[in-house]
Amino acid sequence: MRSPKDFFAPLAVGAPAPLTQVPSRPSRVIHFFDPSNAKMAAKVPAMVGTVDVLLGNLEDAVKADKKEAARVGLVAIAKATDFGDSTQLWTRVNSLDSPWVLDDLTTLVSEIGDKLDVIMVPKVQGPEDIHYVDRLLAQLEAKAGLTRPILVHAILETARGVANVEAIAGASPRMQGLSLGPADLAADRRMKTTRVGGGHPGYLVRQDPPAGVEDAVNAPRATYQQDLWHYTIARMVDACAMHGIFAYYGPFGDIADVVACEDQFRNAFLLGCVGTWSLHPVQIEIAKRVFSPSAEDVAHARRVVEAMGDGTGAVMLDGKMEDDASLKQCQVMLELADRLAASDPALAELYAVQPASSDGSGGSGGDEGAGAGWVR
Ligand SMILES: CC(C)(COP(=O)(O)OP(=O)(O)OC[C@H]1O[C@@H](n2cnc3c(N)ncnc32)[C@H](O)[C@@H]1OP(=O)(O)O)[C@@H](O)C(=O)NCCC(=O)NCCSC(=O)C[C@H](O)C(=O)O
Ligand SMILES: [Mg+2]
Repeated sequence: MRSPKDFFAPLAVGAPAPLTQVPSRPSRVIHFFDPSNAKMAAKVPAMVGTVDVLLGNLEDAVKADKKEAARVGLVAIAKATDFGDSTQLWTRVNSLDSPWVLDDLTTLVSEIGDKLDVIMVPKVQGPEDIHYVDRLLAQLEAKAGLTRPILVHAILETARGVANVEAIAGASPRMQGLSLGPADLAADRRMKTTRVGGGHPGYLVRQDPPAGVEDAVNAPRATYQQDLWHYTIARMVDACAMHGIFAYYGPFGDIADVVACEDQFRNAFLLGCVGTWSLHPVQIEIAKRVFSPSAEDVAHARRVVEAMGDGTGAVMLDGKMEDDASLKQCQVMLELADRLAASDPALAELYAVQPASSDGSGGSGGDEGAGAGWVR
């Protein structure tokens, strides 16, 4: 373990100084594209401004005989595209034990290091994987004369990675965030789902047998599908919050089931994730909508802030107790809303509501819908 005194020192002579805080640019939707797929790649320039992150994927889902084409394609796209202020460029490199990753890192940092915001590293097992990437990136950045450090994002997709999640999150000042990789993780854990994320009809709880009924065990009983990913996402969120980095859901492979996709994204949002991956254009709007607070939540949060005055004590609002702690919850919502509104004019417009009165009348609480007492 590095001494805390050395933690923010560059790991190579001439490398840019590490950041002491992770930039909190919007990253509700990390849109994956395959740079070796000409049709998909051709769509990328037009997607700038419509997604928070465009991610050139070099790992799984890119055929082995297309790995070099994908790398070369990403370099060409990055050089030819102006990503502006509202869209970041990320990449997912091949896994650290693969024959491609060294060329991925050396090529991308030297050719387009000035354009790359974040490198996603798959199948991270422990802090040692991050330490390796950290030093190598510092050397490559120094060689390329970069002035801004490239950040690192780890995917949790092995049991060992999950067991080491806190150490991974805190392994380097480059750490930007963590994503869930449910497909690889399911395989590594020997889970018995063959789906890419999402629920499973067999993972459920069942209502008790009804009383006083013959053959009660076989009587009709309600069942409730449970979330296979709750434990991992919650652990990931805690590890990220502890280290001041960001948590993301990952892929939802059932592209056609946009309703279940939205449910999975919303669960992650409610648990503390700031964004998710989109694999297909149809998932982009879902992700942007779900990972942006609703106008109702923002309006409610503003009412609580106003009602709480100096921020201490307890008040009643719409029959509910609000105090210092619920104020902090509301501040989380408002900070996110402000951050998103700063780069998304539609959200700025949506959130531009003020309390109609300061006596608590009008409006409604939290998730109960917008109140009539809220005016522009
Ligand atoms: C999933 C797909 C293979 C589906 O592609 P396709 O069959 O072409 O879908 P459509 O016909 O519906 O496409 C309609 C048009 O949209 C374009 N398209 C499709 N996907 C994208 C995209 N991601 N970005 C931009 N444009 C896209 C098509 O070209 C069609 O265009 P047109 O014909 O002109 O109308 C495909 O969507 C896909 O490959 N998506 C990315 C998959 C991916 O990145 N997978 C890796 C991440 S998930 C993972 O790795 C698991 C994880 O690590 C874990 O362990 O859990
Ligand atoms: Mg994976």
